[in-house]
Amino acid sequence: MAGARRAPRQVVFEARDVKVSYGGKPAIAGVDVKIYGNLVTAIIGPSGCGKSTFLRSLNRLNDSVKGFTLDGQVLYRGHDVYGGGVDRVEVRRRIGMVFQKPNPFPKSIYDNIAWAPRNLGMKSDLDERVEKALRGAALWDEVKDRLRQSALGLSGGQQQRLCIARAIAIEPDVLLLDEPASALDPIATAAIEDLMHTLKRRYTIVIVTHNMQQAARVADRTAFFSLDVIDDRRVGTLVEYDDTEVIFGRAADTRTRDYVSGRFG
Ligand SMILES: Nc1ncnc2c1ncn2[C@@H]1O[C@H](COP(=O)(O)OP(=O)(O)OP(=O)(O)O)[C@@H](O)[C@H]1O
Repeated sequence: MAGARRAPRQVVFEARDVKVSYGGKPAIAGVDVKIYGNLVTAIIGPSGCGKSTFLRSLNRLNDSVKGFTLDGQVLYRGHDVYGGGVDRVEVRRRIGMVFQKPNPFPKSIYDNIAWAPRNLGMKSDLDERVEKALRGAALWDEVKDRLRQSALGLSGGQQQRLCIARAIAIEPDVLLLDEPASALDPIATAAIEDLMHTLKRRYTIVIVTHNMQQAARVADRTAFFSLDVIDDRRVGTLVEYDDTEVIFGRAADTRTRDYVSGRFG
């Protein structure tokens, strides 16, 4: 089981009675959760229970979705992420995101990593910044001799580590990972999982995964979401949230036990 407990834990995110709807239809409701610093927190649950919806609400990535509304509060280090006057660019700078499908820009490896720092005016020592990010994503040794070649020539696993390097190049505080290894083969998946163990020393990581073994391998804390029927609608709710070893070994809720043992979902 991953990682030892650290005390005292820093609360990085606090969701308070969060409800997210699309076009007036609730996708998740009543979500109360605290996410702690320098841990890996996994979000698991059956398809459609709102894992990605919740993840994307942490850095306002749903804002551009037509009909999206959020009730309740999402606090990031005590600040209301949806409060008036919040700079969305700053939110995204501090809270980076990596998606399921590797999505490098059609540019060189170097320019992929340098893109966000350049845009944010972090132009000094760019070569060092690029190298540091690639080292941080355990990719440097594989690409150091071809930095000027297209990132599209990398393997899928390398592309995903490039996307992680791109995210950490601007030194965020948090990394949100939405099924980061589901499109990768087992070896590339293992590389990403190893990387998470290293990255959590520096970053707070929240990962959505369908793969329960993966959650058990990488996460310190695990949140299990499921679908509840509320007012005749199926809505995602947080069933149980605890240390990963509790969720997978001695969960309190029958629904959690059934899901992690493969009897449901
Ligand atoms: N952009 C959107 N517009 C409208 N409805 C959406 C949108 N995104 C998600 N939903 C709805 O919200 C609910 C939760 O979806 P979400 O993708 O968050 O679940 P998930 O648990 O991540 O699913 P999966 O495991 O299949 O990826 C679903 O009913 C989905 O149809």
